[in-house]
Amino acid sequence: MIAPTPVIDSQRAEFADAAVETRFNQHHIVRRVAQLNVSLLFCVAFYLAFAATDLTTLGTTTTAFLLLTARVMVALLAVAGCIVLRQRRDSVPTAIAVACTVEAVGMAVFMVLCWFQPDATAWNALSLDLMVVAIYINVPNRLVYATLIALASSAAFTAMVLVQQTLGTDDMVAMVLLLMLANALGYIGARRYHLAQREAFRSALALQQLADRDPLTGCFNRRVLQKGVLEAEITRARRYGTSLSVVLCDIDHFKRINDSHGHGAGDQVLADFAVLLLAMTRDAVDSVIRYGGEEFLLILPETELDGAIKLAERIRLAAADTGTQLERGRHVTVTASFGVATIGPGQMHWQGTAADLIDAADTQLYRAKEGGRNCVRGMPFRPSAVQARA
Ligand SMILES: Nc1nc2c(ncn2[C@@H]2O[C@H](COP(=O)(O)OP(=O)(O)OP(=O)(O)O)[C@@H](O)[C@H]2O)c(=O)[nH]1
Repeated sequence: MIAPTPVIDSQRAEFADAAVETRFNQHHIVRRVAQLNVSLLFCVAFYLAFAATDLTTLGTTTTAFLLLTARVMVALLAVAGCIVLRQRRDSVPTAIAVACTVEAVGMAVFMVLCWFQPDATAWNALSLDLMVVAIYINVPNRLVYATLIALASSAAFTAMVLVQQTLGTDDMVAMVLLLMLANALGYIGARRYHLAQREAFRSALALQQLADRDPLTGCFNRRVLQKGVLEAEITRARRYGTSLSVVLCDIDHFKRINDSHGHGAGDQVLADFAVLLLAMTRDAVDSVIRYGGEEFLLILPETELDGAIKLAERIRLAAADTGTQLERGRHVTVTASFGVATIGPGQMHWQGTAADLIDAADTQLYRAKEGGRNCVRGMPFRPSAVQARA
């Protein structure tokens, strides 16, 4: 079925549907981890380079060395983050956890550094402005977490300056305004970036739908077969020793519908038949492919011959029961014929191809048509079965 356009929650700048958001994050994980690594190494360089300011402010005192130790700890944490990312490079939760941990610990240590250098409050406030923007924009993270960490750091710094009373009222007001500006700019920039990325992903999904789906029925088109969907299922069935069935179904005497009711009515019948197929198969497990004009291929992973035949029977009865309501009160009913072929769980060493399996189902469909139509024929796949019709 053609999936509805995913909704983007504009405040959180994420997809409203968690499953789509996960898919989006997974799609970008390689680039996201690479960017995060660069940001962490930047953080290491930044923290260590600014140790020079501790020494100029505090001299070679014990406090200066303690602060240097704190800076080294943050740098080591960031390096540890890079190592974890190397080990779990495909994990979205790990990337988010690393980003949040380094940001939160880095900002907490920054507060300690500032506490011991009250004379440098103005410079530190300027640094914090830049760091806040970096948290929003330069460190890949969820916008909601980046916002929380940036706001909490800004509030903690403001509270500290109030407690230490290191700035006069004018400077204090300017500092708070600049912090608000940094947060606003960072949030707006990051939100625009997050939204633009998701809009691009949504467009790519829509294009993929257009490329992979048949517009009349919403079923997959044959391009999906060419991309190897059946080969992948055969490989999976062989590896795990499970069954795999394919069903070819063809609407009976479909030409007569076109001839007597018109092509538009024929299209409507096809669309209704496809709705039935999509509704009666397992969502996101089975694949329904429009194989030809009025011919459909069902790929049913982990389905034995009996199960596939039962499903085909259910669809056959439902199709004959339902029919299609046409304009001017006309109603047409169609029947369909089904051919089923199955690779059983004991055929792990079977060497056939996807085309062989489809040919076997086609042979069964041919038997169903020969047997009077409106019926199901099926058998376990044997390589010789393909030749049986010839
Ligand atoms: N309306 C419509 N008709 C289509 C479409 N694609 C194929 N057809 C028609 O489907 C008909 C298939 O006819 P046949 O191959 O003779 O098969 P049939 O009439 O179903 O006969 P059996 O399969 O032997 O039961 C042809 O008339 C095609 O023009 C489509 O997208 N829309």
